[in-house]
Amino acid sequence: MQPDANAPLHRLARVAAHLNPQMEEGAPALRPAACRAKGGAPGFKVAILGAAGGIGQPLSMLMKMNPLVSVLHLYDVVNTPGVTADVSHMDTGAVVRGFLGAQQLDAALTGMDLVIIPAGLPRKPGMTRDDLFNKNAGIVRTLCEGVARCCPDAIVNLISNPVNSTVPIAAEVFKKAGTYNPKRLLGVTILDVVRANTFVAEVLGVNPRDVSVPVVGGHAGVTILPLLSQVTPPSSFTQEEIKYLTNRIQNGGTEVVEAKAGAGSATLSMAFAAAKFGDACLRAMRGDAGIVECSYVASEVTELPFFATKVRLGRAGAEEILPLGPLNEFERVGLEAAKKELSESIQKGIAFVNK
Ligand SMILES: NC(=O)C1=CN([C@@H]2O[C@H](COP(=O)(O)OP(=O)(O)OC[C@H]3O[C@@H](n4cnc5c(N)ncnc54)[C@H](O)[C@@H]3O)[C@@H](O)[C@H]2O)C=CC1
Ligand SMILES: O=C([O-])CC(=O)C(=O)O
Repeated sequence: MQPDANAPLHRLARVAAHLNPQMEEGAPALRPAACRAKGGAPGFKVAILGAAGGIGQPLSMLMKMNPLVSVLHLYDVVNTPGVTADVSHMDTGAVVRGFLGAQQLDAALTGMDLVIIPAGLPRKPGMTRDDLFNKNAGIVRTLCEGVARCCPDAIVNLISNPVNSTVPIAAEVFKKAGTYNPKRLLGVTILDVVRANTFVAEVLGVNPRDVSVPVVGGHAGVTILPLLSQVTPPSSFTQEEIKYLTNRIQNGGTEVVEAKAGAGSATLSMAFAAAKFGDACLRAMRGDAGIVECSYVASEVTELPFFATKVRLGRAGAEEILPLGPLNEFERVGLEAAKKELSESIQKGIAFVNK
């Protein structure tokens, strides 16, 4: 006789199996995916690597709220059981599963459509993003090797700093594994856009939701180049305003690092920005048209192999890299300074994987 699928004890066993994947062994019929009303909803499978961190925790919450997410895998080397239990109680559709430590990385990544990576050390006052290279380069390499092994077709949103170097690192890892598709590797620079929209709106006295500022180049100091001549709605600024806004946007990260005084860097605004970017990727993957965001990607817009500009997102990732558009003299000077620093950061990333 078949077991009664509606028997209360059987249902509880299935819920327990969902909470504790160890139970799956020897009890294949009780897999989490078989849970009633769990995992069956249409949507995308998303993994967050570094999910227990300052960015990872609020980002996990925001992705659990996203109706396009059906399965959410939370991976970290510490504390994922607690974060997973906590986030999993939110009454939204996504099934949440936690994965702890290197031996569970492959399980965390298998079958994922989108992998968001905020793993790695944050800055303390007095540090540059490049000072994080020695620790974070290895972390990003290991995680991207996992992506190449377990979900080579996933779109990757890379947050870990220094982004100007970690994206080239990821590209080299994927090239070595034979899985590299430049459209699927997106460096997350949207926080610069989020800040630029906020600071420009303050100066203009309008709602930041109504402002859009393209920010190009990269994600560190002078490589962050806001194009104030291309703000929408079209707006004019005095020379003094341009200098103030450019400086504030370029140093937005440092402003937070100093205000946090040793307790880390931007986490909440970054989680907000990453959730916005992740949602844009998911909508594009669903087939929505006309989705354009700034991102640091493989690019032919300049002579550098990577550069952040507006990109049109589609089912395959960054389907079109949009041109810089007309720059004024101030922006042309800024572009040269950005390219000089970016070139060194890119070379450093490539050399790290090939040494
Ligand atoms: N792209 C951007 O705009 C921004 C990037 N960041 C960068 O994001 C990164 C994370 O920042 P926070 O969350 O504030 O740091 P955090 O230290 O609070 O969290 C980092 C998390 O990564 C985890 N982790 C370390 N090694 C790992 C590994 N091998 N595998 C998986 N997880 C690992 C840690 O256990 C920790 O939970 C930093 O590198 C930071 O500079 C921060 C803000 C903005
Ligand atoms: O400034 C940092 O170190 C973190 C970061 O990238 C940002 O907030 O833009």
